Amino acid sequence: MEGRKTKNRASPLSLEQFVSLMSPLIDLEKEAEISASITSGASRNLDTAQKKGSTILNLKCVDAQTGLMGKTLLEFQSTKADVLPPHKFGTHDVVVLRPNKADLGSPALGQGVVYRLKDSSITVAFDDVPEEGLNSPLRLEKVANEVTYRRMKDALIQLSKGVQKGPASDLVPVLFGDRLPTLSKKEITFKPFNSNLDHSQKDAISKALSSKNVFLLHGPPGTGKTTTVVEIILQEVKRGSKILACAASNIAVDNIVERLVPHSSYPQTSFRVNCNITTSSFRVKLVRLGHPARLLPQVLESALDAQVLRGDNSALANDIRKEMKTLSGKLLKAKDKNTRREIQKELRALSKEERKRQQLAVTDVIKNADVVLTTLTGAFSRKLDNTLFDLVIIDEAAQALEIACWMALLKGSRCILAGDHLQLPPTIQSVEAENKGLGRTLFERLADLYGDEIMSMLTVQYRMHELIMNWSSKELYNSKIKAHPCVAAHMLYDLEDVERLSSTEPTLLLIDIAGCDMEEKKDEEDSTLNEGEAEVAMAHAKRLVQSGVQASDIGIITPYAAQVVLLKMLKSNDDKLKGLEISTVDGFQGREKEAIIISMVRSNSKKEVGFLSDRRRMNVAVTRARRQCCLVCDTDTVTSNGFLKRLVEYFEEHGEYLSGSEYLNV
Ligand SMILES: Nc1ncnc2c1ncn2[C@@H]1O[C@H](COP(=O)(O)OP(=O)(O)OP(=O)(O)O)[C@@H](O)[C@H]1O
Repeated sequence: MEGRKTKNRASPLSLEQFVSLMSPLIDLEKEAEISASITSGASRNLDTAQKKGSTILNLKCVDAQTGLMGKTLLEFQSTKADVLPPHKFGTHDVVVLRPNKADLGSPALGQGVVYRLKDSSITVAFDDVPEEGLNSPLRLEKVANEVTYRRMKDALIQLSKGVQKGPASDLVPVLFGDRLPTLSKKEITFKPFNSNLDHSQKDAISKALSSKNVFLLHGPPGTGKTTTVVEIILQEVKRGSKILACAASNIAVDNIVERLVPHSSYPQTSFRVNCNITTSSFRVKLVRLGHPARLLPQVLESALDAQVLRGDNSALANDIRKEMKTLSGKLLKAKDKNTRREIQKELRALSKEERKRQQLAVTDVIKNADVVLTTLTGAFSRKLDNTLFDLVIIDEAAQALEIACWMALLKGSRCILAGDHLQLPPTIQSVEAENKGLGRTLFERLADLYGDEIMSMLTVQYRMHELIMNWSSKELYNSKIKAHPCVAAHMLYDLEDVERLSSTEPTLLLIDIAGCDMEEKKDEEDSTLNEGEAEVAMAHAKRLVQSGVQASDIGIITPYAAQVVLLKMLKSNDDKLKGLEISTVDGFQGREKEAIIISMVRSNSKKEVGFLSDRRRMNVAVTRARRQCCLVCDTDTVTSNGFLKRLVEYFEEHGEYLSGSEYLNV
């Protein structure tokens, strides 16, 4: 089937169309990110910037630590209160440090990466310690990460110009529908490293191994997508492939690294032991690229910087640096012009040699690795400029921009994308870029273009009670998902120390606030919230905790940011709820809890449901729950939408029903 044009398919997007569509959309998205940061016109005033959450004023440096591969960790607390003011900083964000009152755009004391965030402090990893100014009041500003946009633009240029000769020259025509994908003719059998794989996982792995250019691993919630990706990597290494394994987020990359470490050739400090994995004499050489502040502590041993430090070239570079230090001392003392010139010449030569050794140290590690793991942006770093891969694997591909995927895909001749296009796509800041298609993922585009020809779906899930799963399976996955017996009937009261009470008994619970006088409202930033509903959701969380459920096993999720703020305020009044997590649905994708409470917020006479009607958002919300899912909503409002009506009816039929005001009065 190779070499033919695609026929009878939805007309594919051509490479030229893709390039001309994406280029302005990347600019729009970059502008949107910059305008959310402090340097934009809208937030030129420092107080406004703090209100917007893009800067934290009045900080003092309370701790400095070295380590973390040469980085310096500085911890900051507020000079005004025990907790930091509300902000929008997240771990891994790029930030700059300035004196508290310094003008906007004045020279920074340093630039770093957020390493740790607590309510009371923020820790930032700097390459160099700021030399002075740390004893005065300080401020941190969040800056737009322009590297990613620059690299996406460069990838687009490479894609449009040079792919005919590059490693991806065979892949590009297939991914743009000019040539059909091919599979190996004979079925590939393999001996699994993980003895517990189910039939759908084995089937998908076999198909992935026989794909010659592209394969989609479709992993609905809790079906072991990453488990399957890890097995594919091991099988491919065994066959001699050199692999680039990526994901959009650092945490998703580390998830893979963590599971590969038991098979790796490094000193194994700490990792999650999985007793189903056969650790034979087979060893994988892996390297994780990325800023150490962005990596999980348990994967640091496999980080590039750690391996470079262990290498011979690094030791040589170290010796050279010592020699340079001695020479610099001599230079300071030397009076004679000729001697000084000689020393300077020698220093220049040594500095060149030192840089060469450093680069060689990096190249050696990458050249010897079977698997290089990094984020999609990291895949386009100069360190990988001359490295080609037999296979590029992208996990969470349905949450990555297509152009971001290309930063990795341009390095290889074959690819496997793992994800679920029926969960939420990547978050786009620019509404215009979103409407024009920036968020359409490669995974979704290929699923539409080739469908089952190149795709395999995992069909056994290991998270949810089957009542929680059945709704999602029927609505989104053609009723193909089955619950594994180890979870199919698990109950909240099966957990240690949890009593069997009316609060812990139901698997599905619908608390209806219709007719309870709990109308939605808007906050200053036009996000929607519902005070009555928040109280009901919190009351259920409290009741679960009283029944013995750990607060950290419960999550309250809601589509609206303002409702998150309100719920967090209610939670802060109660010490027993300390571990309870509250998040937007989007922020909870990829996570799970024993009990999930969904606050749907919308309650209005016009019966408007806004973005609740996005099937993917409710799919993510419901499928975060392992043993109990509680839906709090105004059924009068939400049932105006057909999809949500079926959700409510499903809960009514298979779960317990309670009215909101009744619930508050129990
Ligand atoms: N074949 C299996 N047998 C037993 N448990 C399994 C199997 N496959 C996966 N699991 C378990 O299911 C859980 C989810 O697996 P994994 O993290 O690989 O799933 P995922 O699909 O990547 O998750 P998500 O839904 O968050 O994307 C893990 O606890 C894993 O150990």
